[in-house]
Amino acid sequence: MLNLEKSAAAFEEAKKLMPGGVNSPVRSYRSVDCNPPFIARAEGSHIFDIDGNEYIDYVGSWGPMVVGHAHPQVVKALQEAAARGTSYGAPTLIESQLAKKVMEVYPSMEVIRMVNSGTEATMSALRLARGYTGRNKIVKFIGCYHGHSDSLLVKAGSGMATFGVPDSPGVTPGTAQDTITIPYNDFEAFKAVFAEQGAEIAAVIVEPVAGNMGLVLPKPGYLDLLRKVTTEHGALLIFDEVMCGFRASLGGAQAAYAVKPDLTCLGKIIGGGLPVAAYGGRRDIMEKVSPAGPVYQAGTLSGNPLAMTAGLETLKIITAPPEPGEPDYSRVLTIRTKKLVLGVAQKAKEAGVTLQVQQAGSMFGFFFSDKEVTDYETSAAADQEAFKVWFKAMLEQGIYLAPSQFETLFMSGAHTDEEIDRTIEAAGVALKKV
Ligand SMILES: Cc1ncc(COP(=O)(O)O)c(CN[C@@H](CN)CCC(=O)O)c1O
Repeated sequence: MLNLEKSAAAFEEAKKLMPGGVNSPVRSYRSVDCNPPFIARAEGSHIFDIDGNEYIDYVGSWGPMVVGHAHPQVVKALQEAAARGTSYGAPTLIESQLAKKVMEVYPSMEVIRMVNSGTEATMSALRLARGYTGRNKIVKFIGCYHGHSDSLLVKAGSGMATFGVPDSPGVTPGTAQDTITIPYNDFEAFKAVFAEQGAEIAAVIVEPVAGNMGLVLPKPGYLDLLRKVTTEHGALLIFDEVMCGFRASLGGAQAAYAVKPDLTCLGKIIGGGLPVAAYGGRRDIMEKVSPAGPVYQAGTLSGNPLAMTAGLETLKIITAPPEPGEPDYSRVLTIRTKKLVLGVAQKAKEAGVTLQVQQAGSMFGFFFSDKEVTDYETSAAADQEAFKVWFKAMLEQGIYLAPSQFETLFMSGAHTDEEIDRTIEAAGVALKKV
């Protein structure tokens, strides 16, 4: 039994200070009926709680920590940057350096604006799409999560799916009426919406590899359909790659599936663990953004030099050319992830447990379901009680997973083969309890 006494006491204190004791709902462990470990520090692929427990971490702060925690190169650059001051509210060279680095990997982002969170990135991209097209309606997919801006808190995934509140109080009917929601991977529903309302639709926003209803991949041809139909109707296609960016492949889902969106939203990894996100895309669209154009968007700490530093150092690491004949960083992560998911699938077979494993590059997930999971409905039908048993049994063995089946897990460059083997063995023990 894990000793979580100090965390339990800290959680009681925190609940007096912050809603549910946390600053983001999914961290509360409410859906798995146990107290969350309070974290003291993290290093590489390991995270340590205030009771002295050590875990192999596959949450990675929900995606950003692709090179592992406290990477020496990132830490050193941050220490030097902090000594030069933490924020100026003025243009800096490093903003252009990070922009160029991102564009090397995302050539569809001809112009880019840095912001502080994925929510800001998607909210701003939608405002821009509406300003550019002069239209009001947007299409999002049930179970996709794009942050907590009002237009997008409609049938959303992640914590909203976890807590069964797909629509949030406080979002006005006037706002919600402009958000059309349809099932992910449903070709006919998508074509029908555009046949009926295409002239009114400013944009379609999609997680091209969906990570907030658990990990759900686009069906073959699906992203091509979104691209074709939006182009035909003059609507913009926005890829929310906040999570799958740099993970579905180094160039994200748009590279993996060779579909070019009009706008892309990035986050998580481009901040390397500090608050950075971005939106960008076609120059003719982005030049509508203030002060170049009339669509207003701003931010006191946007392009913050420390956050830019963490992002730039992280991207330098994952884009560094490999040794001759060696796979690149992204490929190594994909190979390690494949080893992990295949090992867990084998353990499930031995335990006689029906388990679906999903992988997209260095992101992965599991469903306790005998149906193929292709959308929110089939994801929600998976056995959540089995998930709880699995989650707790893995945590007991020092394997730190996301406390919800509506989340995705992440490999980092710091995870070793030995740790992956240990994780597979722990899965074997946990699956026997399901
Ligand atoms: C595809 C996608 N788009 C946008 C967002 C929102 O990003 P943030 O505002 O949390 O930086 C997210 C945020 N992801 C969640 C995890 N599913 C963040 C964790 C949390 O909410 O605490 C996302 O996955």
